[in-house]
Amino acid sequence: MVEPMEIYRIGEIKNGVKERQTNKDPVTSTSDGSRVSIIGTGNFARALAKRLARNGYSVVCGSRYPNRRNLALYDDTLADVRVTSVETALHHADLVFLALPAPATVNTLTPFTESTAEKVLVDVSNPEKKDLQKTMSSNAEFVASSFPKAYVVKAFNTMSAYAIENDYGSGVRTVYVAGDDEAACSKVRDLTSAIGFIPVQFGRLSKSAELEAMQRELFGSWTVPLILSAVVFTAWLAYDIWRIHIIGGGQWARLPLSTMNKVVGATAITQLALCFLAGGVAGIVQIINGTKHKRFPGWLDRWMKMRKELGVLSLCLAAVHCIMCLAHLSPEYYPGWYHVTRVPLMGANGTMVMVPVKYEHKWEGQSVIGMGVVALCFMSVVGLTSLPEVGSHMTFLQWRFIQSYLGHVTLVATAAHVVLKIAPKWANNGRHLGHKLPPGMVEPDTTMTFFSILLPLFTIFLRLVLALPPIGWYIDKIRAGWERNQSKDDVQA
Ligand SMILES: NC(=O)C1=CN([C@@H]2O[C@H](COP(=O)(O)OP(=O)(O)OC[C@H]3O[C@@H](n4cnc5c(N)ncnc54)[C@H](OP(=O)(O)O)[C@@H]3O)[C@@H](O)[C@H]2O)C=CC1
Ligand SMILES: [Fe+3]
Repeated sequence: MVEPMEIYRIGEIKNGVKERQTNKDPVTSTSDGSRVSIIGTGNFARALAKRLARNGYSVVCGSRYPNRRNLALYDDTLADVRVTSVETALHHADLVFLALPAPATVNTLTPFTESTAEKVLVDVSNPEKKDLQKTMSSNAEFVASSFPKAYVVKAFNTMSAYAIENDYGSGVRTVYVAGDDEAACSKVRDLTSAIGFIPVQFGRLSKSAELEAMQRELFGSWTVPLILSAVVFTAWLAYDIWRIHIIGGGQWARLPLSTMNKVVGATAITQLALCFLAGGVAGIVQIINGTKHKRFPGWLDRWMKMRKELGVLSLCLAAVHCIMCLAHLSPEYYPGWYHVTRVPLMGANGTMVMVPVKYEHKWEGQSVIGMGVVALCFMSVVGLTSLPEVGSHMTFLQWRFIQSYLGHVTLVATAAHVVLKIAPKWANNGRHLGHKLPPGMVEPDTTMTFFSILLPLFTIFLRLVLALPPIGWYIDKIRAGWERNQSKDDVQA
């Protein structure tokens, strides 16, 4: 943390008192690390200026129209921040943030190219693709090529102005830094830590393209899992509408809750199975390769990397399924789950009649609901620990135990919840349709619920095969570093 220092003011009236004006020359260049300049006076510039000022930095904002900008109007903290011309701001500090729209960055600085020499220019921009120069993959590289005497660093672009202004110890605190000059990057990293964020060196300036691209994708790593969810959901919905409402003549009034609830549940379990199937497929690939030191094919690599998103989406869908179930849990919708109890009621002619009512759950209902609750609890623990904010507080052993072992238990519990739901129907074998099939004949189960359980059951089977000896021993050996095609020379070496 930088020591609080004497603050320069420009003589605004604050709390009715004219502030002291500095007699120091504001245009004198300095290597003082507590001076920072920001070019721009917009949302980002104001948020960063506020944070820097709160931490005792002497901040100057460079504007095209310094006389028309009064930052104190936005926030009292900004009363300590002077607005000057761009050139004056460039002279104020060695560390200069470029909080300008990407297309305006180079044009704004070009008239003052000489003043950028030896300065650390921090590009925070998030350009649209159309704003990028044809020959450049990032705005930061364009700035670096335009001002070769400056040290250009890419940083802070993955943080919102809101987070910079309002973060008091929670939320996204990581600031990625990319640049070619280590001393310049180190300066930016030091300042980042001093104002309460966690700097992470992302690589050289060429990695700016990745940092900028991150901000162009609305959902980032969630895009493919979200599309997959939508596709799976649509497929199950189309199948159930066709089977229940179009072919089966089911009531359309039951579509929004009853049918939709089953579809949401089926999508949740499919996503969960896809999440754990990736590890099983990776195991098979490692057995085929005979080593763990070979890169997975691209599709499997991407699949493995989206497991967290698949799991969290599955958890969200499972929670929705649970709420929908509770919303219409009644003998009308789940007749097979309730005992028939006869209760006496006074008839119209004054005589008592025994009326059959259903209000107590049979074991079928109890076990399906109970197992569903267990599965949802486990899934919540696995889903929550997959979030970096939670997982980073755990040891690797704890994290692996929950993600891998408890994760698989969750899949088994979820599958058991579904099997318990459909098993009584199999046991009845046709009786639910009002007829008994001849011995040996099995009523084919064509429900979506039945089809949705096949992938989870296959995933569990695959994981069991890969875990049990001798295949389990073989995989453990590979994962411990053993290689099938290791030559004797390699071993000796
Ligand atoms: N807002 C955010 O949450 C984040 C923004 N960023 C990046 O920070 C940069 C600034 O964003 P933000 O502060 O939101 O933008 P604003 O539009 O709010 O502010 C941009 C500032 O740049 C100055 N400027 C100089 N030349 C021009 C020009 N030709 N057109 C418009 N403005 C110009 C203006 O100051 P003046 O008029 O005083 O000269 C203006 O206030 C952008 O590159 C953005 O991608 C990055 C992460 C988060
Ligand atoms: Fe269910």
